[in-house]
Amino acid sequence: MNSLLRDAQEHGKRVGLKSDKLIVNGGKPLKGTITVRGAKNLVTKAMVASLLGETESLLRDVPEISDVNIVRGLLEAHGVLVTSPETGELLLDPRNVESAHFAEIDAHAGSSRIPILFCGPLLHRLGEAFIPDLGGCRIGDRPIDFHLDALRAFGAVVHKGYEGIHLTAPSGLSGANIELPYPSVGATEQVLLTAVRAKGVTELKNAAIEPEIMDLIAILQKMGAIITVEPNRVIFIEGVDSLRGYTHTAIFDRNEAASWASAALATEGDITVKGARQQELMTFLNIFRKVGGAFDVEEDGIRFYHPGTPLKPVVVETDVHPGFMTDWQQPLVVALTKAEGTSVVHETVYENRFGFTEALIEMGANIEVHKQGIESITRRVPRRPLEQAAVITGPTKLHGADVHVPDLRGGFSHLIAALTAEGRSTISNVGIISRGYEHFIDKLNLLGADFDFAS
Ligand SMILES: CC(=O)N[C@H]1[C@@H](OP(=O)(O)OP(=O)(O)OC[C@H]2O[C@@H](n3ccc(=O)[nH]c3=O)[C@H](O)[C@@H]2O)O[C@H](CO)[C@@H](O)[C@@H]1O
Ligand SMILES: C=C(OP(=O)(O)O)C(=O)O
Repeated sequence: MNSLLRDAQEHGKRVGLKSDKLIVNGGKPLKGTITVRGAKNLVTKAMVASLLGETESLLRDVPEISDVNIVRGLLEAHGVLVTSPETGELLLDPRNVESAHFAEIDAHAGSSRIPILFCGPLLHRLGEAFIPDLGGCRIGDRPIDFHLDALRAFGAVVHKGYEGIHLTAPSGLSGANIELPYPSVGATEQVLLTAVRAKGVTELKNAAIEPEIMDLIAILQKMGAIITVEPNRVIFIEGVDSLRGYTHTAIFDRNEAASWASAALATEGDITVKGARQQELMTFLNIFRKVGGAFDVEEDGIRFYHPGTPLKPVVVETDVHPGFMTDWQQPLVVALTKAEGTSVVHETVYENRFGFTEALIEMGANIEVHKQGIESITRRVPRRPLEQAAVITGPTKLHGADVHVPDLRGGFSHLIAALTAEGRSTISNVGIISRGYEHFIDKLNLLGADFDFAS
């Protein structure tokens, strides 16, 4: 069995999926109401932040996704006591944190990118940290050079061995002046989680400012940290001697909300996403409207629907916040196959994020991927050497096919494509979707999708 398939099955098993393959009968619009809970891209980091506290932390609105289970396993391997007082809550007690055996950490190797964020908190508490092989979506190289350079700037010593990376801090960690070569989300979080307990002041330039990072800063402030967010992507962190636990309700998952919005559009449906908020989705909502989608912002969610008029093509450049998030483009591309004319999606964040389009092409979509990107005179985001572009010409009718999920967002787009297609599709490797979409099987059922597990 190849490692991708093994990973997908592991993810699915962690959240109790019956099998790793779905049979989908397309053609029915998705209609109904679903709820999104806390963001995968905040909850997993908030769990790591609990390691910094001297008392227990309570996190609310935690989704049942496999990435949460992976981080829970890693925290438990380090002696954190994790319980769930109520559904959707995690109580994290870090009072007996200890070094885990490498074998326990390695059991989580290749499953998620979060282990890299354990470094700062563990170096503060224990003077050492191990990083196993990292996982996460395979959408390019995903180097960790910014993380390691930042940790070295704080005074960490990095030892690279065949089992992974071992870090020590022989003289403790001290505040540093750091400028990121690119506003990386993970590297910004690395600096925050390390600087809050480092001696002295840290200045971080070219920081990422995604809403999930602002929510992490709010958590750290509740714990006793002093963090100032300045204009122009500058963050100052004044190190403190100790931090306490926090009580926090996680920010909603805007990536999941945007995915269901695109599902409504592509299937000519009508989905109300409870828990979705306008403010964190403004950039997405503008593009959704330009494509011809309709939405109503409600008190406790957003209703996304196809208004019955033809969809229009758009040009989109993915970017760091407040730009159009790279995790939003895959489900949107499915909707763009229904638009009348030629759309272009410039992927500027990752170097290989159009792998999912192969399956859409097999289903009849007219998509051309330009591996070196394409020049465009009307762009907003500066051109990056790693970028690619997809040119989508529609409208096309998709037909059923046998497809294999390559990654989280690509997998969700395959599901939507199969739901819009004429006939029957088989989608294998669906376990990966449980990394970031809570109860997606139940939600599809609620929305009236016609599908079943294959044996
Ligand atoms: C768990 C999580 O929160 N994942 C999100 C996070 O990923 P993640 O934090 O891994 O993404 P980054 O923002 O770090 O990556 C952005 C770019 O920086 C590059 N880079 C990053 C670190 C480094 O040390 N060296 C380097 O070159 C990456 O290869 C990529 O080209 O932000 C991405 C961008 O919004 C989202 O798509 C992911 O959903
Ligand atoms: C790329 C993603 O996540 P990760 O960084 O966890 O692989 C994603 O959520 O689309």
